[in-house]
Parts: sequence; C-alpha cells; structure tokens
Amino acid sequence: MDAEKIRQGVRLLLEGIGEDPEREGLRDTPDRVARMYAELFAGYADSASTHLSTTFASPDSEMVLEKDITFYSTCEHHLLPFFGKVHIAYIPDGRVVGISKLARTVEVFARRLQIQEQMTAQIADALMAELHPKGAMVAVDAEHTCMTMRGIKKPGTRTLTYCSRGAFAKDPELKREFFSLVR
Ligand SMILES: Nc1nc2c(ncn2[C@@H]2O[C@H](COP(=O)(O)OP(=O)(O)OP(=O)(O)O)[C@@H](O)[C@H]2O)c(=O)[nH]1
Ligand SMILES: [Zn+2]
Repeated sequence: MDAEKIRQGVRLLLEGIGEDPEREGLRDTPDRVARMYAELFAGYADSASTHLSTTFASPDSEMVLEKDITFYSTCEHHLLPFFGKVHIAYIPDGRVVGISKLARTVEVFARRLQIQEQMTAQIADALMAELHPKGAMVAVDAEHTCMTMRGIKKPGTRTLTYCSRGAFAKDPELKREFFSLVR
C-alpha cells in the first residue's frame, strides 16, 4: 500500500468538500486515514492459503459449521462500510482446519474493497481449493451503509447472499440442513 498517495488523496478530498486540511483538527487526518486503510485493506497482503494450509486428520467428521462470524468490509462502489455476519459450513473429507482459521479466511476477503456476492463466493472457493472438502457453503447477512445512511436510505435493510459448492450445491437436503442450523 502507498501511504503517501492515500495522504495526498485525503488532502484533496478535504479541499474538495471545502475544508481546510491545515486546520488543527484536520492536520493529522490524512495520516490517520492512511493508517486506517492499512487496517481496513490488510486483506490484499494476506491469502487464504496461509491460514488454511495446516489441517488435522478427522476421519469421521460430518458437517462443521462456524456461524455468526462478525465482519466489516468496504463497498467498492461507495467506499462505505458494509458489515454483518458470515456463516461457513463444510463437510470434511478426512481433514479439518483449526476453527479460528475460518474466521481468519473471512478477514482475508472482508478486508478489501468488495461486493457482498463476490466476498461470499471467494470464501467458499478458498475452502474448496485449500481444504478439498466434500462441500462448502457460505452465507452472508449484511447491512450496507451505502443503502442505509445515503442513497435510498432504508435503515435496517439486510442483504443475504449464499454460495454453495460441491455436495451443498448438489444436495438440496444438505442446503436445508445448513439453513436450519444458521437460522
Ligand atoms: N450487488 C451488489 N450491489 C451493491 C453492493 N454494494 C453496493 N451495491 C449497489 O451498487 C449499486 C451502484 O449503483 P450506481 O447506480 O452505480 O450508484 P448510485 O447512483 O450511488 O446508486 P444508489 O445507491 O442507488 O444511489 C447500488 O445499487 C448499490 O446499492 C454489493 O455488495 N452487491
Ligand atoms: Zn455501496
């Protein structure tokens, strides 16, 4: 990430809205925003494979479901936050990952400029590619501040997206089980 470019950009934004970037309250803002962006967009320098490569043998495991993983991401159309919960399920094919690694995988993709559908699919595809499970399913339930605090302004509206791969894509019964568990 190029912190200097971000600082220059924020100075221009402040001028654009008619503010004085040199006034006391704003003097450190470009640098604060650059440091904040390093945090919000840390996902670009991270990869799911880093977190999903350590696996443990678990021959008899059935569905594993991690639900209510809180996330904050940034909408690529408006640069505003969208946030909510991710639910991840997979059916191991003999090997499982440490449970924290599922939440880490969410962070890898949430900490980028995103649209919700793409983030949902990227999480499912990363699980399939790294863990080779029999199937994976991801649901995301989020509020987009670009819809609630601006534009159409509908507070409380939630967007739900799903992505199923492998056994979950083929077997409606498994999908139903996933939905009954995340509800
Ligand atoms: N599918 C999808 N759309 C998104 C997401 N985040 C924001 N959007 C939408 O992206 C669209 C961008 O539409 P535009 O018409 O180009 O932008 P806009 O004039 O700011 O649109 P409004 O929000 O309707 O005022 C809007 O409809 C947003 O609601 C997302 O994660 N997925
Ligand atoms: Zn938006």
